[in-house]
Amino acid sequence: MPAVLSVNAGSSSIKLSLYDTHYNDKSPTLILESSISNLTAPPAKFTYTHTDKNNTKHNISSKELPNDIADHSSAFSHFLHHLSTDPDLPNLNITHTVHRVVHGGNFPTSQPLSKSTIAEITSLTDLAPLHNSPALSLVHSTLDQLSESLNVAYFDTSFHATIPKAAQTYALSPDLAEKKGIRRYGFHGISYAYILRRVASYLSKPIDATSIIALHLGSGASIAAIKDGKSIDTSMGLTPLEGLPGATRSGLVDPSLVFHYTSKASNLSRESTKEMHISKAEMILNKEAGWKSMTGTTNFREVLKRAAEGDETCALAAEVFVDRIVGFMGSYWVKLGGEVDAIVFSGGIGEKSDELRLMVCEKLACLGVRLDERANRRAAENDNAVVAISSERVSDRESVKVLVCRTDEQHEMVWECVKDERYWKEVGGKTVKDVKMEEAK
Ligand SMILES: Nc1ncnc2c1ncn2[C@@H]1O[C@H](COP(=O)(O)OP(=O)(O)O)[C@@H](O)[C@H]1O
Ligand SMILES: CC(=O)OP(=O)(O)O
Ligand SMILES: [Mg+2]
Repeated sequence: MPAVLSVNAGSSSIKLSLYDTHYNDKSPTLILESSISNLTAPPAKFTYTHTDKNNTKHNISSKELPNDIADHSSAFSHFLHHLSTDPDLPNLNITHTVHRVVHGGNFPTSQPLSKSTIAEITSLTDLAPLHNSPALSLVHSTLDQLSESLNVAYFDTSFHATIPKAAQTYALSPDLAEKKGIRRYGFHGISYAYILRRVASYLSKPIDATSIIALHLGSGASIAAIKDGKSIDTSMGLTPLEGLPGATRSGLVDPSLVFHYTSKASNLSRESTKEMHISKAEMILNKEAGWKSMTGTTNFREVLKRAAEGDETCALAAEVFVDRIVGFMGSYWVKLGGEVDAIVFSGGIGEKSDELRLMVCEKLACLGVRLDERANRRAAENDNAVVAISSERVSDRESVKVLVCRTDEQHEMVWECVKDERYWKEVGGKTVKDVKMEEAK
């Protein structure tokens, strides 16, 4: 069976989806989903679930992995072994593997992976220290272990190429910034593309007439202002550190803070490798900050639970998150001139935490935001990709729609791949796959 494998390397997890599909397929069929989480805090957790033609899940397995599976590449090998010995999937032929690569620099669209594109992505590793290196390790594993497959990289950054110059630019020397590629790139773009597509369809509007403020709130959290289908600003910048705090990330701080926090700020961190050079300061702000550093846990559900039980530090961590979120909401509301079709929550926290959505929306009442508290509490029970949680009955002013969208980066990459003639057609007797496989060797 020909299939496309979609690989999403997060900072501490891998999410994988396998689709039965072909060129120009209008509805790729999901065959299975798998995930390996907790990679940075072993034991890692492995899930593997088949999906049938009616979209019903079965053969669900979930287990803890041995402690020696503590990096992306060993976790991926574990998945591939499971897949190759799956009795329900004999004669599987993975024709394409699509990879989420967080930092794509100036790449405007997806790229087939060859020696030169891999080298270019490797050169961006320092700008996404938690992400590009793990993603590249999976690219190399795929080249080794799925050697017949065409590898294509999809970038979080591409969606944000439309951000106007002023919002892209830091107030620094333009010559130096240009030379070193220092500008605001923005991330979570694959997720925002999926959210935009689903929300436009839900609202029955063309994508290029849909304007939303979308919140992707997971271990890494960001917000995007999307005007008429195009990103006009987002909270992450040169790297995924800027903007909102996250599980282990500080988010926006005064740039000189690190020199007061530690005298060793500019030293190279012990985690630096041949491929990645990360300073002590970057390590602290990326890996030893966020709610893990405030509360001891990376799990935001636990932060909220302890806050409800009276833990003041957890309550403060949640309030800091809400404070930064509403700051961006106000800014983006103005940037969109108040023309907002919907506010959309997504990502692990945005999709699953009705408490967080309520805390944020209470602070947005001045914008006309009113939640339907029952719909908000029950959103997770609904299987639809988009669920409305705003009140329909607002008498005093026009209400703003508030939606929850179950984002799916793996699906978005496959959706883009099957439409892209470059990856399926022959030119001069060779497919791009033949050419790239020769080059990648
Ligand atoms: N019910 C919940 N309430 C609050 N937070 C939750 C809940 N379920 C999951 N989360 C949070 O979602 C995060 C994972 O989000 P996700 O978008 O899947 O992460 P990643 O950034 O790793 O892709 C976890 O760190 C956890 O804190
Ligand atoms: C860009 C980013 O932070 O991604 P994730 O949320 O998957 O860690
Ligand atoms: Mg993610």
